[in-house]
Amino acid sequence: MRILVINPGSTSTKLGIYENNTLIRKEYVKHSPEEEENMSILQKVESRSKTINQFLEKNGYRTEDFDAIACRGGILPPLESGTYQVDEDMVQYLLQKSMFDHPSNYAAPIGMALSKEKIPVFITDPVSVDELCPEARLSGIPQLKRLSLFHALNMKAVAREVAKEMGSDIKDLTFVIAHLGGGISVGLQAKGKMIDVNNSKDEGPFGPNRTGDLPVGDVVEKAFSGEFTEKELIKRYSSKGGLISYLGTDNLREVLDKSKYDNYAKQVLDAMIYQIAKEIGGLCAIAGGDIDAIILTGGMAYNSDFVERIKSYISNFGLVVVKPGDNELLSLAQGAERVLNGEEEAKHLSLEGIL
Ligand SMILES: Nc1ncnc2c1ncn2[C@@H]1O[C@H](COP(=O)(O)OP(=O)(O)O)[C@@H](O)[C@H]1O
Ligand SMILES: CCCC(=O)OP(=O)(O)O
Repeated sequence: MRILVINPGSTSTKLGIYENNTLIRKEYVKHSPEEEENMSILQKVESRSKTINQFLEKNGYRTEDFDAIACRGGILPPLESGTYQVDEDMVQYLLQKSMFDHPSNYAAPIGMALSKEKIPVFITDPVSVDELCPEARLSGIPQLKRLSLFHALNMKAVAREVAKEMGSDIKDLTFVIAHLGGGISVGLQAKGKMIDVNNSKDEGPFGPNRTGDLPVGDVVEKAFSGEFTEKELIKRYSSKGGLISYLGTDNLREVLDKSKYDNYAKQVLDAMIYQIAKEIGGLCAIAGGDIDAIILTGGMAYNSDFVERIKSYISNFGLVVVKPGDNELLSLAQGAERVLNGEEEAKHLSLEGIL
């Protein structure tokens, strides 16, 4: 069984070809923050499509060489964890109705265009998987509900992996999981459900390209200052905030280097680490301190100095397990394979009345 996997993120496009669960080709294409700055959604989809076509051409594959295409799921309406069949309604929703323009929205439309209706296209554990407990749903004002938007695919996959290593089942374990990527998600997974997690679009710690929480009064003031259009302001917090706003780069390696001789860069890095630790600590408190492991994952977890700095704040709370990078490609391939093998039935997302 051969599966093409498409995973666009905010700083990269990750691509893979799996044959019977084994990765046979992989490509990591880095995108600079300026690259997509002035593009419309359709132009961005087209630009990422080109990257994928080049990957296929370079490796000598055509659509008909695959049994399925597995795509990262984007910002859909809140839904349960699982593998979903992509259809035209889903594509239209992601391109026109999604509440937030994020590269994860582009994978399914690209997959559908590539499939030419010859092979099935799936998404697994999209960004909008929602398992929040009732207390976590309130923001502090009835008109604004907290949303579950996080790195569901990787966080759920690493949780399964760590549970297996511990010889246990995720349903019997409590984990605090921090995905430290271009955006940051920190969640509490209890009995297999992510019962609380910061919305990585606009809550929680600041990350390489995102602000996380902001002082709301000042945001309102900025919004009405006439200095920015709505689009500019959204871009400022969602793709131009965090490290990149302070230091002009979303590359952690550059920031780590600079922090060795530049006090300002050191202060910014210290602050990001501090905010990540604070978020993790808050969820440990919610769990009553009863944590089986704190898992650090995502691209930034590759750097051992960075990880050690976080650990220095949190290791008293429990066992810290580091799973650098993400196994999103494998998890997507496995999600599609489970359906093709008949182990699981693909879910269908009804968008009736929403489109
Ligand atoms: N090997 C590494 N060492 C240090 N930082 C890394 C490494 N790989 C990725 N990063 C950093 O991780 C962040 C991106 O994480 P990643 O999970 O790849 O993000 P995304 O999937 O959102 O594009 C960037 O700041 C990048 O510089
Ligand atoms: C919007 C949630 C997913 C997310 O933040 O992904 P990236 O880190 O790839 O931007």
